[in-house]
Amino acid sequence: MDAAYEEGQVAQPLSIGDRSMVILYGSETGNSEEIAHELGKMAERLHFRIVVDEMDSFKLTDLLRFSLAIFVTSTTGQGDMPKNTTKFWRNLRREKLNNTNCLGTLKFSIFGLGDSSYQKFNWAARKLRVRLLQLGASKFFKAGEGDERHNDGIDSIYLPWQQELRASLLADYPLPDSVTPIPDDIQLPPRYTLRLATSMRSGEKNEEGGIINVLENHLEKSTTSNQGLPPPDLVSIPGTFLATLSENVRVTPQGHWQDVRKLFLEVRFPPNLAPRYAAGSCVTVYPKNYPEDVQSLIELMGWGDVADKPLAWGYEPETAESDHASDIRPKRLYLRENGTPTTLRDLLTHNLDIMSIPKRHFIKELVFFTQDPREKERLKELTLAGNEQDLYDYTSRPRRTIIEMLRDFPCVRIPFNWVLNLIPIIRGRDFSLCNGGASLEGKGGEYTLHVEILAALVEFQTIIRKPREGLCSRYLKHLSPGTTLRVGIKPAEKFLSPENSQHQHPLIAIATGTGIAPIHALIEDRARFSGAGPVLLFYGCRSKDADFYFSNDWARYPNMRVVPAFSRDPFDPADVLPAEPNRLKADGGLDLPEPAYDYDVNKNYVQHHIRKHANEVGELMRQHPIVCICGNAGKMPVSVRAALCDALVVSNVVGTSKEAERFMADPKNLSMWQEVW
Ligand SMILES: Cc1cc2nc3c(=O)[nH]c(=O)nc-3n(C[C@H](O)[C@H](O)[C@H](O)COP(=O)(O)O)c2cc1C
Repeated sequence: MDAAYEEGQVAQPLSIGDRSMVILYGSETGNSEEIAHELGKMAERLHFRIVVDEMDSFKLTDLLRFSLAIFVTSTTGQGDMPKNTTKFWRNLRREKLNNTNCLGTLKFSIFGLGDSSYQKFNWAARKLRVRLLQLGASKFFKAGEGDERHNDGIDSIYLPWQQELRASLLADYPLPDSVTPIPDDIQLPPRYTLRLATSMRSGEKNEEGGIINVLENHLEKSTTSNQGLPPPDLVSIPGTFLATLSENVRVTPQGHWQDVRKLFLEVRFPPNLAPRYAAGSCVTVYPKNYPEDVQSLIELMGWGDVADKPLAWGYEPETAESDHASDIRPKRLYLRENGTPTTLRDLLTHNLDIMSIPKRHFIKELVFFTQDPREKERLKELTLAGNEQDLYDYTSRPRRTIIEMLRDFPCVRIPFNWVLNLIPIIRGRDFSLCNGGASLEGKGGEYTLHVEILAALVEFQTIIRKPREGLCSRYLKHLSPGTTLRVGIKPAEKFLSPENSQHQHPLIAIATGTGIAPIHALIEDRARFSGAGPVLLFYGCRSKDADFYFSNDWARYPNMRVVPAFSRDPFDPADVLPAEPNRLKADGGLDLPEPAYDYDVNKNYVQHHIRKHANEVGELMRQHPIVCICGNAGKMPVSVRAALCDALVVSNVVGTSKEAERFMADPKNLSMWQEVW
């Protein structure tokens, strides 16, 4: 440890001249946000005054107040920017900024998160980088591009990139002789703090405008009425709507390994607000934790005497000049409705993802909350550079939860007022609508949208004996009809809307598993219009009798052909599939086989059927089709795209594989929509 710092101390970074850094992120599921905060901690240790924020909460003009900026963004959709960058990105692209050199003094770097199974790998980060350079900004450190398909995921690129960035910051922005970086074993101050609103008496208003006796009534209700299920009370989530669950049915047979549910929701919209939705729209469901898990954490951490007391919010400002004074709580920390005061138990039930897999940042912080030297040592070991495999084996591989990890380290005691800094916020989970748009009913200016979703409840068998369930899966599994929820509705790609002439184009749809949901919605939507183009659907699932969803529906659509691939059913000898990728023959053996072919060999997958029906695919490809690929991420979309390229060559739409790839990438030839997870 550095002589300037003492163990057990919380060290404030020093204020050194204009040594400042803003780290802005764009994130859909939290990965970029996590990395942005990690970079923030690294820079704070080098005594940078830092602001970490999502792009949309940050004013473009404020960028120039910082000596350095780092952008961290994932790519979503089909090469798109994440939703929480929309405003920032729109501002940045304003035409009047062209040729102004308005970011001439900005020095930036950028780290992108992406998945190379998508055609537009890391496009958001690339687009952002190009635009920043166009506006005169200059790079102070090379860009990094993380790839989820890599063996150690994003970390395999991110960790070495972060190490190099740190070294370059120290070299190019040296600290004064008397100042040393804050070592990793010294704790930094918390970003958010909580305190008990102890001065309030019953009936008195607290800072949030709530009243204490409301809380007492609520507590009584939620402890008596729930039979172990998450409480029915709602938190106030901006931009969401009230919905009533009308049915929750299992659609896979009892003996099948996976419990897949169809949920029917009636979503109510306020007067005169017609929802924007179409096939490809998603419903966002906000899961809650179970009372027994919440109680177990409260007991484990010794929070019993504070858990049900109303809280007040306090924070340590990050910078004296920060105009982010409203940032006293993490983004997306939604509070209870009707001004009811919030307790720690509420936060643990509605907000904090205590069942998530512990991230590196969480484990690093735990070191400061145990006095046991062996625990400290083990925690440090888990996050040591070079020990990524050990960390993965302990956390992600067995899908260990935060609660389980805390049980493994019994001396850890997290002070309750630190929880917002350690435990991630629960994010809503998106489910594609599986029904088409004829389901909107309007009465007296009020709309009710009838929404159906197909949810595969995830359960993992790992080396930990107890089966693991996803947070949302567990929540949905026991959700009973009549329950009121708050849900979000996310709009879809414009070209999927049958309101425009796109429905006349053919549809080549490739889906696996529950990836069929948005395709079913699209087919139902298109069928409402006369002159809808033909549909060729390749559908991959395990078995005809277990997970061939909507199999009874397809006969309703006359202009449609369904080609199923049942990967676990006995193979029909009549169904001879091409053994070799066609592209090898078509190209005279010039192209090497894709690595994905290893996984295809001797299987009955959608990509084999695409090759088998190459001529039909080619015929539709000549008519500017919509091509949809929905289902499992990873090798499926790569193999499917390769098979579509082969079909283009075999059916003489193009001459070579290279031309086929160019054909597929050109929106003049087709509209591509991919949704994989
Ligand atoms: C629906 C969806 C669409 C995606 N589209 C792309 C894409 O077009 N290009 C890409 O490189 N990665 C794509 N990805 C991968 C994400 O960028 C990657 O999972 C990233 O780690 C997510 O980070 P976030 O949690 O910060 O959003 C997509 C992921 C999802 C779930």
